[in-house]
Amino acid sequence: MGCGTRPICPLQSPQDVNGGRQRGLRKGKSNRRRKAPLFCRRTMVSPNLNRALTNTRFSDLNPALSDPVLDALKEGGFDYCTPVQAATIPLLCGYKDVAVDAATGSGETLAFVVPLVEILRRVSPAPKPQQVLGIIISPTRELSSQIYHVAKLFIATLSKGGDVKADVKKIEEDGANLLIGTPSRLHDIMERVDDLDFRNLEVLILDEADRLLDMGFQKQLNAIISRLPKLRRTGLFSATQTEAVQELAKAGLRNPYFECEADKKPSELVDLLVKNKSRKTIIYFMTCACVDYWGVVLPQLSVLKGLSLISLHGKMKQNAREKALAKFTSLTSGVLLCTDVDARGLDILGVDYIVQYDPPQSWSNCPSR
Ligand SMILES: Nc1ncnc2c1ncn2[C@@H]1O[C@H](COP(=O)(O)OP(=O)(O)OP(=O)(O)O)[C@@H](O)[C@H]1O
Repeated sequence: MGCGTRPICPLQSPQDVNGGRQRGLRKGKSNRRRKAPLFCRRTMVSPNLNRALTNTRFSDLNPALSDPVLDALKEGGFDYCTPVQAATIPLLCGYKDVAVDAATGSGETLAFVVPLVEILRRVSPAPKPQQVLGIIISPTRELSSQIYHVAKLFIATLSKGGDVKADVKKIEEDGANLLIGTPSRLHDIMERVDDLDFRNLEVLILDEADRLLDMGFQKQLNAIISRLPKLRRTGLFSATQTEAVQELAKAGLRNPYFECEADKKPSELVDLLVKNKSRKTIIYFMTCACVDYWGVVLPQLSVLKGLSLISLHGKMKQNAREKALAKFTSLTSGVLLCTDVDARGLDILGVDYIVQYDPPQSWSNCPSR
């Protein structure tokens, strides 16, 4: 939404890219001592920050970008990635969350627009009009307009916003798969348009997160984030790393690890389930015996009364497995206890949390989402 104009054009010099500052992906908690990790979700890396453009072409990126996206990039005059783009695009396309130290001018807009467009293109079946799959939140209307103009290179059907009444009317009539705007406008729209469906949201982008907070949008951001599914990708871009940004990162990004002493794992798991009774959770265990054990123990806990618990593992008969999976899929909240079925890659709609109670038995069984 928005209606500013800032044509996208190729960079002229290194200064144009970094605006005199270095920027890159912020390191996460990777140096923290890990005790007994329950979750494994976010990846952070540091790109090479020395040059304006890397020698990585958009067509070299892995996972590969689709031809229409590459064509649009070429048409816009974009061949080589900036460091931020080279580091961020593969991560977001590969189902990872990112937190990016991003000063003005390093090409962050394409760094999140390209993966967002890629991800939206892959959604199958095609989304219904009211299904919102992507949200980009930026601090000002002007910035939202700039992002709109970049995104327009890739999405011909993207339409501009106007005043809030007109936006609401248009969204009610036509729907919206991607929303770009300020926190206030987005929050307003979420409140006013009842039909919008955020359950399948794939990507949330928080652009200029430090400014979002400086400008006092914390409350609206929290309200927006609380309505979005947990199982999504989040990109958080910020020029400075304040404590408030770290807090937002904690709330907005999926925690890579939850640490606890090994002997506290069972009680922490129960605690997590108690706190998230209304959510849909998959918990992966190492062995069928573990699944059976927890499948007997959890239903006996009065604090979990009413929670639907479903077990699924390789020693169950095929028919029983299919029934278990179908039942969990149909639930709006509940817990699936399972082993490495489908290489921990079960793709079930509406899942809020994936808990890796035990680590996967091989690296290839580490789920991408
Ligand atoms: N890979 C690239 N190759 C050539 N030019 C690029 C590339 N990526 C971005 N640019 C250009 O660099 C300029 C800055 O990019 P962009 O606006 O994405 O940066 P930004 O970090 O979002 O800046 P701002 O915070 O001001 O919006 C734009 O003119 C854009 O067209």
